Amino acid sequence: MAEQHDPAPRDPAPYDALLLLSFGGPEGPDDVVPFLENVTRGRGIPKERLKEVGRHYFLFGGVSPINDQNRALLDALRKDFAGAGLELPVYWGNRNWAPYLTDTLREMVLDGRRRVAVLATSAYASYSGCRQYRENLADALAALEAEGLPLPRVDKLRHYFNHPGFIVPMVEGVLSSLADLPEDVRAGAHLAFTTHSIPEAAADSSGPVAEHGDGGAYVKQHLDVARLIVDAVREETGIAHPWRLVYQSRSGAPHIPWLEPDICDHLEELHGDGAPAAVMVPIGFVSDHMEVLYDLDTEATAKAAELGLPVRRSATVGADPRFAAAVRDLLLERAATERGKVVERCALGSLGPSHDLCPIGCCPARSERPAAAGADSPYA
Ligand SMILES: CC1=C(CCC(=O)O)c2cc3nc(cc4[nH]c(cc5[nH]c(cc1n2)c(C)c5CCC(=O)O)c(CCC(=O)O)c4C)C(CCC(=O)O)=C3C
Ligand SMILES: [Fe+2]
Repeated sequence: MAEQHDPAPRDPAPYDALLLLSFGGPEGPDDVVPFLENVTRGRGIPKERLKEVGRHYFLFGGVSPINDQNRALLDALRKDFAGAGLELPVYWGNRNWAPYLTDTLREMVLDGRRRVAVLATSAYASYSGCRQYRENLADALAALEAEGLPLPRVDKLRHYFNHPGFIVPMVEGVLSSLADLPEDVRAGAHLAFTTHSIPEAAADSSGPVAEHGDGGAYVKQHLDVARLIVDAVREETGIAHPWRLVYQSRSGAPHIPWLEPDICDHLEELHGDGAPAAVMVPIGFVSDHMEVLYDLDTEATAKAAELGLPVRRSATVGADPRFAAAVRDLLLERAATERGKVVERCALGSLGPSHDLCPIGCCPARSERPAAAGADSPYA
């Protein structure tokens, strides 16, 4: 699919590597507490919430599925690149668990890589989904600098929430979840699009303020994705399913407002309103990691069972080959742009392709810290 939109030659220059940058997760029971400490350092998360989230991981043997999912995505990317005749090494580093970003970036520099394209496993704007990853890149560069190593230039590939390689596999997932519902409730099923709740203040200031103004980019981008999926499903089935964007995985102190409603409250409301069934569509996530496995497949699914509401949860893109091809498309697009070429930028929906370089003030942090790969980067 991506190929049709990619008029650029298969030339990755100036890039000499791709870095898959992800969240990381524990790989056994002993990792859980130190992992949670890494994630929440300085973030003001209540102790009770941490205990609760720790319990989610222990329910699954202390293993987050996210690392294996990233290994599968790495394989898919390497296969895709090889199939397209694109010779570019692919590395993997995480924010919160091994392989740590700083270690990977050091390895890359020692391998001679100097110009790195970065794909974050987060498709949307927001502090947590974008700037925080850029802060981690700056921290990693600072660490290498302190070691006297040459610094690579790192460019973060643009947000891909509206790239067909992200949307089309999710449309397919929704269609198969609908098909999996009992026939008598299928046509009336609601689509509950879910994403990570974030503080309202973070949502309001997400994305380039000049472009999005009040409300911010985070919610707008998700609404656009939901509409694209609803429209594509209608085209396929002839049914305009009722839908709503809802939230999950709320954290933080209770007195601070976060995006609502929560998926569980939403299911209750749907049931109260007489909805016959629902499909939960986790558009906010790139793979079936712990938020999907616990908050949707465990907690929300139990809630629906208690209500007697038939539900299904549709697939995330994971290591879908079309997503891997989309990453290649984004990389070649950015490479051509860096070479001074004008290229077609593939994007569906009403928002258009996202920016390459986050402008100053994009997705501001509570306390200012250096962030790489944006207009405010202290690095080249
Ligand atoms: C927007 C967003 C994404 C999507 C973008 C992206 O993918 O990056 C995301 C992804 C993820 N979040 C994850 C795990 C956690 N997130 C936490 C905490 C928080 N997330 C937040 C936001 C997001 N999070 C926020 C605003 C907090 C509050 C603390 C803070 O302001 O920083 C906590 C602490 C405990 C808790 O409070 O829940 C944990 C353990 C995992 C790994 C799952 C696995 O192991 O499989 C993944 C992929
Ligand atoms: Fe999170």
